[in-house]
Amino acid sequence: MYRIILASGSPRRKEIMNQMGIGFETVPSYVNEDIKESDPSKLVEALASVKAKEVAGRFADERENLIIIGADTVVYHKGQVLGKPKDRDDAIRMLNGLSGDIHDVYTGVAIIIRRNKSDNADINGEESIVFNVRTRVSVKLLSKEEIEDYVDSGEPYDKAGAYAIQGEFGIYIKEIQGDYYNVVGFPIARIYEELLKKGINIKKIKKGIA
Ligand SMILES: Cc1cn([C@H]2C[C@H](O)[C@@H](COP(=O)(O)OP(=O)(O)OP(=O)(O)O)O2)c(=O)[nH]c1=O
Repeated sequence: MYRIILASGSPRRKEIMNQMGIGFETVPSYVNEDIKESDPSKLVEALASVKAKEVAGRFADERENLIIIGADTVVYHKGQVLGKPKDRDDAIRMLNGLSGDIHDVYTGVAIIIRRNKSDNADINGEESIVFNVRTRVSVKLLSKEEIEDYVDSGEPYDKAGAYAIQGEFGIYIKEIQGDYYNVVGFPIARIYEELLKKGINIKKIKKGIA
């Protein structure tokens, strides 16, 4: 019997969980995403971990078994980590860089599994799983007009790398290698697999509590 807490305010992550028919609750984390780390895989794992831990702390007195999931996504191109654009110019700069080239999207995931004593005295305690998934994305060569029109759609602002593959930017994607959902910010197939290895089938968790 587990209750899943998605430690995220991202509408995309919520949508992916819903789409897969998994029952969960969302509790957005309010952590400062300012970690100095140039390796994108380490960065997203560190950020996902602080998000999951911060939310887990708010459930310290909870008596039910919990699965708390945090995630973080960045775009990595030519040695540069791209987060969310600060403003219009920043979005244009990011998209100019990604135009006509291949980049990587990294999503880090941190899952805290908290088993309650009352459920099974032998396995109570806390366990965590942390990993990252990379998807390679190829973007077509974009004209100045295509970039400016796209930025003016407003879509880039809350997205790592200033684009949404699931949105209007989809028309400019030539190819991807890897998990599509990882680009959208939530590598659900790997999350499912990792929890299965721990004996938990999240597909069976339907309405918050299974
Ligand atoms: C590359 C790409 C990113 N994104 C989004 C996914 C993430 O929501 C966002 C990266 O920001 P994140 O900091 O990973 O997440 P967030 O701030 O939106 O939510 P939270 O920290 O509460 O979980 O970029 C897309 O939606 N589509 C894309 O194609």
